[in-house]
Amino acid sequence: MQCDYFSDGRCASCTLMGVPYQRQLAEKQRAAATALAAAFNESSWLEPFSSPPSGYRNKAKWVIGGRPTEPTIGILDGSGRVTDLRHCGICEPRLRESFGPLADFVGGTGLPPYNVPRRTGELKNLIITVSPAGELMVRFVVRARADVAPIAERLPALRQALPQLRVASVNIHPEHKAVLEGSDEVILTEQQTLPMTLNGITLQLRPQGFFQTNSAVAAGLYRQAGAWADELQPTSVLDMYCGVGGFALHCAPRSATSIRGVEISDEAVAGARQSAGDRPGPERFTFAGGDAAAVDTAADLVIVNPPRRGIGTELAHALNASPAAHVLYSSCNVDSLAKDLAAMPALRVRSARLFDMFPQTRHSEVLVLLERAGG
Ligand SMILES: C[S@@+](CC[C@H](N)C(=O)[O-])C[C@H]1O[C@@H](n2cnc3c(N)ncnc32)[C@H](O)[C@@H]1O
Repeated sequence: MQCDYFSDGRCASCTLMGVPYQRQLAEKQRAAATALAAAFNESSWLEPFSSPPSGYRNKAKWVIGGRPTEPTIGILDGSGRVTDLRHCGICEPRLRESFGPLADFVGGTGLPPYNVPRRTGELKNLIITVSPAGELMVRFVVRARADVAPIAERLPALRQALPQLRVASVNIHPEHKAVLEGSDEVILTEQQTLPMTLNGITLQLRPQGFFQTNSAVAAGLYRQAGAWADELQPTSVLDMYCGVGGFALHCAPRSATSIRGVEISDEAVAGARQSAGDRPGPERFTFAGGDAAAVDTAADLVIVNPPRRGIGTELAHALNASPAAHVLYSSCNVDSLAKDLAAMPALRVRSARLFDMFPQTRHSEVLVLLERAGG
């Protein structure tokens, strides 16, 4: 893949830009195998799951900058100015097509973009997600509640410019902080969720819920987990860090009479509950808000998919001592995965697979099937 933003030095986010895709994949596989060599050997690895090398991202998180009538949307440079990236080639084409109309819309609100070095202005970020069906969720991050009205008033114009718009919201984030968004969200549309259908299963994404960045690879990841669950035939499943329920809803063989999900974000829990309503035997599913570290881990099959920091020693020790016959660990950071596996000596790796969730970067997702030693 070739990228002018990268070649001109305007964006350095895709650190592997220019490296042939098959070499990227082989290097990532080698790096993951090296980082996890102490936990298991080469023979446990399945073929890596590849991605389209470009046009794969379903979500963009842009900073808004520039002048009120001529906004830029992109990333901050070293001096606090925004480099416009509206033609970014790793974004899905239907996501990319929304960037121009959205920049025009932002310009029409009359709200000044937030100036990071000076800490002045109102419009901070634009967070856009495209579903596999091509529908959009658009979130405007602003500094103050007074900024909601100028956006809400122009919703008909936004719908006209983007007929595929399904959910629009405004996130109020008064603090000057590195995190992109605040906790207060005002939904402007009647529809509050973006249906993300993968493998025929619809996951209901709400504005503040997490979703895997690459829909095609997420579908492959969930299919692999579901295939292992079908093989294992658990009677109970526990999905920790469940988000909107992607793993739980794919790992629900008929043998399972109880499928529990736990997640810290209430918005994601609400989405997961809604998604479960459409699955066979919806009464088998329960999703609860809470900290994964504080949950009873008793289940035949436990799934963990934590943020980059991993599950940590406390939960690793609990899983190591739990009655779970199998654990599925999906990780976006092989270093924290290696540390967590070392803290669970009673569980040994049966199979592992790399999923190339983030082409053109060194990042990837690794799914590991663990079984209780001697089980
Ligand atoms: C990598 S995402 C995985 C989400 C989901 N499994 C999926 O496939 O979309 C990690 C999730 O963990 C949640 N989370 C973070 N800390 C948590 C905690 N201490 N307990 C439970 N969930 C947590 C986040 O809100 C996020 O939804």
